[in-house]
Amino acid sequence: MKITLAAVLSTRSLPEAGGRWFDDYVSRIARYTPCESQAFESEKALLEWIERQQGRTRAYAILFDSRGRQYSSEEFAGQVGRLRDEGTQRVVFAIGPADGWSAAAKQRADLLLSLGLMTLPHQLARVVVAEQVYRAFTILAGHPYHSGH
Ligand SMILES: C[S@@+](CC[C@H](N)C(=O)[O-])C[C@H]1O[C@@H](n2cnc3c(N)ncnc32)[C@H](O)[C@@H]1O
Repeated sequence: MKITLAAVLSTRSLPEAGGRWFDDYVSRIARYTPCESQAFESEKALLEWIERQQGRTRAYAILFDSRGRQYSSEEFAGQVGRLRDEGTQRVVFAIGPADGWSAAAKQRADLLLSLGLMTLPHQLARVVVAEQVYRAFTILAGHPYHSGH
């Protein structure tokens, strides 16, 4: 299962888009499964790219939205584990545009997921998503990184 941590943000914002923390979690996730980060200038470019990722299975798109479903880290890990065990080839975790997702993007999402009811800046949301994906793999592996508190 290949993981893509995607974000809709201008390339001008890239240098501060999570920085060292984000890069560190991408490397940590890659110990468990192939992981890459991708930035898109527009939501349209992201959605078109997702459609081009069709392989044996359709790319599974998890779009982050403060009004989406809320999972505990264990529930999130369970979802990631199910996708892995079902043989899903690519899972895309995407942070959206500054003015939120369009109706078309919400329609395409396989899952709209909230990190909490408060709105985070996209740089911070990106780091939190990367950390939670890493945490999910440690939970699935029984690694002591996650104590549950
Ligand atoms: C700065 S936020 C945009 C917020 C948007 N203006 C609004 O009020 O909904 C940029 C992106 O960060 C992500 N984001 C921010 N806070 C979030 C949260 N609490 N849960 C999930 N995603 C969040 C979303 O993907 C959002 O599209």
